[in-house]
Amino acid sequence: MAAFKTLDNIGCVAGKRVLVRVDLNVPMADGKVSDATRIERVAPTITELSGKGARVILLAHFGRPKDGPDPALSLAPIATATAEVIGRPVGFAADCIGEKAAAAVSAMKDGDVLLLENTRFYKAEEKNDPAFVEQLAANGDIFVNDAFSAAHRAHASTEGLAHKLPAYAGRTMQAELEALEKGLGNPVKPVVAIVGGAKVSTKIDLLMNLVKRVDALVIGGGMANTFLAARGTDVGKSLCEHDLATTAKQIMIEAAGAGCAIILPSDGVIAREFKAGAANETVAIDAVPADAMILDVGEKTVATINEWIDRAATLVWNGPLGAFEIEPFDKATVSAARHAAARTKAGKLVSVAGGGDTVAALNHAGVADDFTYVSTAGGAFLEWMEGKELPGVEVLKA
Ligand SMILES: Nc1ncnc2c1ncn2[C@@H]1O[C@H](COP(=O)(O)OP(=O)(O)OP(=O)(O)O)[C@@H](O)[C@H]1O
Ligand SMILES: O=C(O)[C@H](O)COP(=O)(O)O
Repeated sequence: MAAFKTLDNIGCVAGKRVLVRVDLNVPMADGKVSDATRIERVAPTITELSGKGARVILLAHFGRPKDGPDPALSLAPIATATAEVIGRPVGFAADCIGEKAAAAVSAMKDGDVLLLENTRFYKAEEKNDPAFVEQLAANGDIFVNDAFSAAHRAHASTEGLAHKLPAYAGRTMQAELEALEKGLGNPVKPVVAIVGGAKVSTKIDLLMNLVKRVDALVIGGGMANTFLAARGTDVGKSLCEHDLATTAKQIMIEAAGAGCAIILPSDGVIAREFKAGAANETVAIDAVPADAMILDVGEKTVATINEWIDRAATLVWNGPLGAFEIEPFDKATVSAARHAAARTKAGKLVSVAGGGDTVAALNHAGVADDFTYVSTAGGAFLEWMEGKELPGVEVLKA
């Protein structure tokens, strides 16, 4: 792995304006942060820089705004949550460039922390527009990237700024790269991957590559329904991207060719409503009623998954096995997570997990600390798994 400039190389930051790219794309429920892990991960970089007298200006995105500013995707509530985590005030500016940002930055004192509004309120962010990079850079003297989980995006605040200002990896970026290299650079075989969650369309291409690298791929969550449907199983009203059936079939063909076992659910927990405590039952996967949704994998499937975990030397996990936020549809995720954690604690498994919701699920199961490494990255984690170069990381290479 190439060497990176880190905070150890940054020199004196007292009085300097340090633009710190963080990933505050955290899960929210009822307008409040429901899992603060990503904030906790960037807290050491913020407090270290602030403690050294830097004026710490946080840049972040939230969600995927479609047409400019969207009040529902404002970072304002996350400034409050960040202040709670770091134990000191965090100011907020209602824009990431222009007069509002400049005024808030010029009012900062040494050691202050300020969060700027969602960078994705400008399309120029995602286009890595040089003029937008200039506008962001106008508020800083130094750039620190502590957002590994957004490093797969070649955006202005994740890549462009590193060309414009002296650039360093933050403590979390540094830790993440070191741990992933150790855990995944050269994994001990057999390698088993568990991929679940809802985002079928964003993960399906990644699965195509994963099947070439792992010995077994467990597919759970909403994602499994697309594979089941492609195989001809009726998944009723379950979350399912029927238009991706051909891709799912292709992945299964690729897996067979690469000698990768694909493990799909053999039973599912079904309900008619997507809400906590909804009436539910476990049925064989080929007996899902037309008006029901599969919201979790069933007990037989969990037993199979746990057997695969027993066979694995390395486990890579992204995405929950069911709608874990809603009880009782958290059971499979909790069971498999605890099983993997126990194997890890016994020294029999290297377990690496990544993904915002995955981290929330492992925390919910109470085992996040027992995994070998838990990355807060979703897409970046999987792209790393594919061996792809991440633009936000490449640009930091010394
Ligand atoms: N069977 C299912 N039906 C509907 N939703 C499901 C099902 N299984 C899982 N989910 C949902 O998938 C979501 C998590 O998927 P996601 O792909 O976002 O996970 P992740 O990759 O860990 O997170 P992130 O993409 O934020 O890094 C959860 O909200 C969960 O409720
Ligand atoms: O949640 C994530 O994985 C990161 O914040 C990146 O978000 P994105 O997939 O919307 O770029």
